Amino acid sequence: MFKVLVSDPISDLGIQKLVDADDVVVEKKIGLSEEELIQIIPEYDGLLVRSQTTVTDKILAAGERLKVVGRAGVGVDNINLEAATQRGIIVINAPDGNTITTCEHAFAMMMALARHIPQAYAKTVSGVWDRKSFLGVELHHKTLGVLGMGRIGSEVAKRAKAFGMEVLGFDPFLTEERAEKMGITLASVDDIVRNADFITVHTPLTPETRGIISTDQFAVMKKGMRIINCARGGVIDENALVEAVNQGIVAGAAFDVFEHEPPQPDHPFLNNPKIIVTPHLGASTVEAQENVAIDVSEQVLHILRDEPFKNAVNIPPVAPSVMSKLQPYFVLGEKLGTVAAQITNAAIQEIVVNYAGDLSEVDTQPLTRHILKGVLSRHFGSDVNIVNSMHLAKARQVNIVVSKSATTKGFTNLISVALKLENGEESIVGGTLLAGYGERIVQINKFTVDLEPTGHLIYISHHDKPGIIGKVGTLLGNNDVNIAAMQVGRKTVGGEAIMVLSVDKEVPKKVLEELVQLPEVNTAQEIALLSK
Ligand SMILES: NC(=O)c1ccc[n+]([C@@H]2O[C@H](COP(=O)([O-])OP(=O)(O)OC[C@H]3O[C@@H](n4cnc5c(N)ncnc54)[C@H](O)[C@@H]3O)[C@@H](O)[C@H]2O)c1
Ligand SMILES: O=C(O)[C@H](O)COP(=O)(O)O
Repeated sequence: MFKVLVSDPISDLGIQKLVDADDVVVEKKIGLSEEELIQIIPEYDGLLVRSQTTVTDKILAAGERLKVVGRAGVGVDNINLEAATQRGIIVINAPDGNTITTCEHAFAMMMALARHIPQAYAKTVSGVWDRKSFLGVELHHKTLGVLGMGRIGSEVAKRAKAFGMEVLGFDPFLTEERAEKMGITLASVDDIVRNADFITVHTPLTPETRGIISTDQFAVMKKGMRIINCARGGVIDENALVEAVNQGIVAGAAFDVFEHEPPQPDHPFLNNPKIIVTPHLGASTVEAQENVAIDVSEQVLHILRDEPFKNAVNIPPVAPSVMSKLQPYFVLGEKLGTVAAQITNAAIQEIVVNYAGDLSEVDTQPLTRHILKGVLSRHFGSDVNIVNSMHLAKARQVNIVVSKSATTKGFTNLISVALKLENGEESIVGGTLLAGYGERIVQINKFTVDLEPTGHLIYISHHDKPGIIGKVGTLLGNNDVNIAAMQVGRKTVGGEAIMVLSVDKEVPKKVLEELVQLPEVNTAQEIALLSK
């Protein structure tokens, strides 16, 4: 049974699928401190958060069973991604569900600014009928600058066009062609700050976007411009903004987000009549909360059940078309890695993966992560997974080399995993997926084999001598170990050879020791394969 902790207010309707799952127990505990979370997190396999819970390294370290942190929303700046990756914890978000809601909030803020709605409301309800102080401006024919033309920025731009605004957009990924299609003008940050009547920011907070609008930008703005931040506190420098408002450069500012949330009661935004604020409400609509909770619950279920999932933020995204090509090879890749690691005892210095045939034309990085997981699982056990396998290998100075080649040795696809060892030797395992027959190991070190990697395997290296097969068979038989299949490989008559036996049950250690006592046998090892 999996246990999932919900530590922020997340829509009950949205997480219903998780609650209804037979193999999951969901517990809601809102508003816990870091210490409280550290105390209880060891019980849980999954953690669901919004932005209130700061998921620190200490919490992740205490989460002995933690497999996934699900963010019901977009921003993952409250989650220590680096620490999650190191610990092999998958972090997923719900990137699409908050788009329209936040776009509409930004637009509402822009209109509220243009017509002084919060200030006029406050005065009216206080009993003062003041029609003179709140002369507004129209959006029509004004220039809106949008910094960050991703999901939300693009929706804002679309609506601004419908209001008759001219839109200037900046985003490192915005092309002239896309801008033209949207009916907006591709501009630089400098163009925007000099020409816009309204500016709205829709970028994440990164070292590059922190303070993208600051003193220097305010200095060249049109006097009387208005500015909106419904993205992340810090994208617009808060102190520089207050200064620009006081200097009359900025006629009004609307902020949904703050550098530190919640802001202190003496925060300069909170007593400035030209600055309107909301408490990070961009995503707070019934529809958005349901959408993000549904999205994230579905992916958490997949991850807990070891099924394919999407929206991981600490694994590079993969196009569905590429994923569907790679998916069938994941288990084979992991098995090749684990076999290569188990047929040697020497320390691994380099892992060389070669893809040939069908696999040479696709981005194989996700498959490489599975192979690395297989290699490292010998020493890391369940501590290694596809999130941290690359990181763990690099952290141990194991060099990873991936190559593609046209030579397939007659197979339609071929994966070769070569471990370069400290003693100068190599441990090589090659495998293929045969249409209609499934997984096959076709090479072990310099020997060609044809082996189905299932069940229990025994790997024996020996000298090729008449009678050795009989001796091994008799020894195993005497110990009640039944042989299901056997493969032998040799390069020369009487030379070095290998034997790989598929047996029906786990082989006791003492039987392996007896095998090594046979004069022809050099090594005898059981190879543990994956359960599926
Ligand atoms: N207020 C809220 O409640 C709320 C709700 C949802 C999202 N957000 C925030 O809004 C922001 C945007 O969300 P989104 O879903 O549109 O994300 P998105 O990833 O679709 O778009 C962000 C865009 O910013 C661009 N960008 C990155 N660096 C840039 C730079 N230096 N200059 C210009 N553009 C840059 C990216 O290229 C990307 O296109 C995020 O920070 C998100 O956390 C806030
Ligand atoms: O990044 C987001 O999705 C928004 O900032 C919303 O945050 P919230 O889920 O805490 O409202």
